[in-house]
Amino acid sequence: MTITLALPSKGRMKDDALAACAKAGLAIEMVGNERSYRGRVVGDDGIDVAFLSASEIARELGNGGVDLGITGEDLVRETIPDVARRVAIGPRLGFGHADVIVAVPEIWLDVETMADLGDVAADFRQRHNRRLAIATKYWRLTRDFFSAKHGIQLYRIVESLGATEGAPAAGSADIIVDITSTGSTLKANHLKVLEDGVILRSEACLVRALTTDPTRREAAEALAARFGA
Ligand SMILES: Nc1ncnc2c1ncn2[C@@H]1O[C@H](COP(=O)(O)OP(=O)(O)OP(=O)(O)O)[C@@H](O)[C@H]1O
Ligand SMILES: O=P(O)(O)OC[C@H]1O[C@H](OP(=O)(O)OP(=O)(O)O)[C@H](O)[C@@H]1O
Repeated sequence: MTITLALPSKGRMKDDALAACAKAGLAIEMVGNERSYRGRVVGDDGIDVAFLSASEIARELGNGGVDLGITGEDLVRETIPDVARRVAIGPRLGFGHADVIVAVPEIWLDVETMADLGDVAADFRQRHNRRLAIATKYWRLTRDFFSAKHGIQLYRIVESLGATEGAPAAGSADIIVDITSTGSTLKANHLKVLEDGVILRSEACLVRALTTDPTRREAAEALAARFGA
């Protein structure tokens, strides 16, 4: 039996993920040429390495297509329904830090908290004859935060797959839920984070798919332990 470890194939997490593996004592090498998306762990035939995008890693962990993966906690929580039953998240790996936040236009001077935003959402239909529109690619995190955590039901999600911070100025949404690290994109777009508007403080994590197969589970737990799980 082999287990599969998924690592980011590109993007901001790739090099740090390989460094985290090296720190865990795993030397990863490509199988075939540099453009191949398969790898192996030197000296350990029980582990296959699959190079996927960070978001694909989250999806594959959710459907059991890979046993372990390194990816952002935000992608894992957004992509996988009933996440606690499907995967074990952690340890946190100390890179890929980003916060998923609720931001509103700076000129909304009387809106500083989620409670203020709830009041705005409630009044919105009467004032503007439509629901408050939230631009985001984080549908699940937004619904959980607004509806379940803050009891705000009167809103509409507008799917945004890029340049989300531009949506309020462009008129396609009123507010946003997106990721921020330095805050400079928010600032450039005259948006402010609500005081209690941090939905998730995300970073790269080692994530393990939960399985009922005892042999698989033991092998995956042993590998996770090398990362400090
Ligand atoms: N400044 C940032 N902007 C966006 N994501 C960031 C930032 N800093 C860290 N991250 C994290 O990086 C991850 C996304 O990485 P990346 O964009 O490489 O992956 P991806 O979504 O799979 O890529 P793609 O959209 O190109 O398929 C997320 O977990 C996110 O939290
Ligand atoms: O708080 P900041 O440091 O300004 O970073 C936040 C921005 O960075 C990311 O976009 P990026 O340009 O990396 O592209 P992506 O959305 O395709 O990942 C993210 O979507 C934000 O727009």
